[in-house]
Amino acid sequence: EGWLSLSHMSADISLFPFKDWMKCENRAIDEHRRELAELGHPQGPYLTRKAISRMIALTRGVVCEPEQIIIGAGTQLLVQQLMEMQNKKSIIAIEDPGYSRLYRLLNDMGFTVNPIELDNKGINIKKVESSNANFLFVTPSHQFPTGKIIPVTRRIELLNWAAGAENRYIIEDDYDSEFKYETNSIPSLQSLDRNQRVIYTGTFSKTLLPGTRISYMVLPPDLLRKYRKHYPDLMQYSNSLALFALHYFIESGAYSRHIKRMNHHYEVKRNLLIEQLRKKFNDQVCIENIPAGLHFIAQFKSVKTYDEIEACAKEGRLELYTMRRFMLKNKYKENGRIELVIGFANIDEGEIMEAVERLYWVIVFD
Ligand SMILES: Cc1ncc(COP(=O)(O)O)c(CN[C@H](CF)CCC(=O)O)c1O
Repeated sequence: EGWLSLSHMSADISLFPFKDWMKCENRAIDEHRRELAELGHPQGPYLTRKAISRMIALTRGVVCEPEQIIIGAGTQLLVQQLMEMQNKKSIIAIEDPGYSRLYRLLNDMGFTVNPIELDNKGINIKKVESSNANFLFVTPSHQFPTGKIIPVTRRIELLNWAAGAENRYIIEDDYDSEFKYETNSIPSLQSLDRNQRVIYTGTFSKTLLPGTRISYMVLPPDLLRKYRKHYPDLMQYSNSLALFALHYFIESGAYSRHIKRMNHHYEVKRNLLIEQLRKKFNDQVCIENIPAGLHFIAQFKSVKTYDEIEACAKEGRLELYTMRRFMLKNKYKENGRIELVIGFANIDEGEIMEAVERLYWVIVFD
């Protein structure tokens, strides 16, 4: 039969309110004809930046003016613009396991990038200090990929680190923070920052359509001045019709209704998948139940190597990613256990049983 997917890399668009979105696009065409004929503001339309700044103030406690928001066609592009204007001798600390695409991007830009291991509270602050880094990339609300939620105590330590010397910044990647089951989100790191050292980034890749490519970055005032000086003729690469439509989509309340609906939809699939995995694997599986995001980590007892698991998954037509994808420097030994990143956005409720059956075959049989 066909492939099944436990990939963490997609969003479930089966419930996306396309009619509402089309209405917003039509409104954008009616009310912003002149702007659509021009290149527009390099940071993105003011109205859209205002809608985003009001939304993240409400949902994440982020304190900013629309002027501080830079809209971009993807988090990578925004990070590239931010780091392009930094001293090449800057030293970067990044979570390990962590966002390997970002690790590669920063390395390719020529920076010294130090992968920093995690402890039970998230990134190890002692190792950050000893790494002599001046840029720290973290995913505090739902560490990518382990899912750890960095407690307030550790957040304070990170902010104290940033305030501890000149030209230190924390890039807070608040990816998939919209999806929290049972608990509410802890406010952002940026909301606790009193020294303008936190650069906040967010994305609509998981909450709209991944293909829309709309992400944003909130710069502290001094970096905003530097950004405007460094990029006098930068252009906005995101599609301005989509950006105007997004403004109406947020302002009309359609966006927050969609997030609520998706939280419930994802929670149902997540709970069913965890229940089926525990039933099928019993004490062969260990799932740290962090009620957030669009994937979770499951640890399986297995004599197989990551190579064998990945090969068996392909053979079993099961799209699946292992923790090896995110190990930057700390290459974990399998030692009889392997960790999988189990996504539930790309699997229908009715396919979950079959996916667990295939996974059992991948992990247990050789
Ligand atoms: C940690 C993290 N911060 C941001 C994004 C959003 O990036 P963008 O859509 O460009 O705004 C992702 C998205 N990650 C991708 C899809 F899940 C790929 C994962 C993989 O490479 O394993 C991410 O993991």
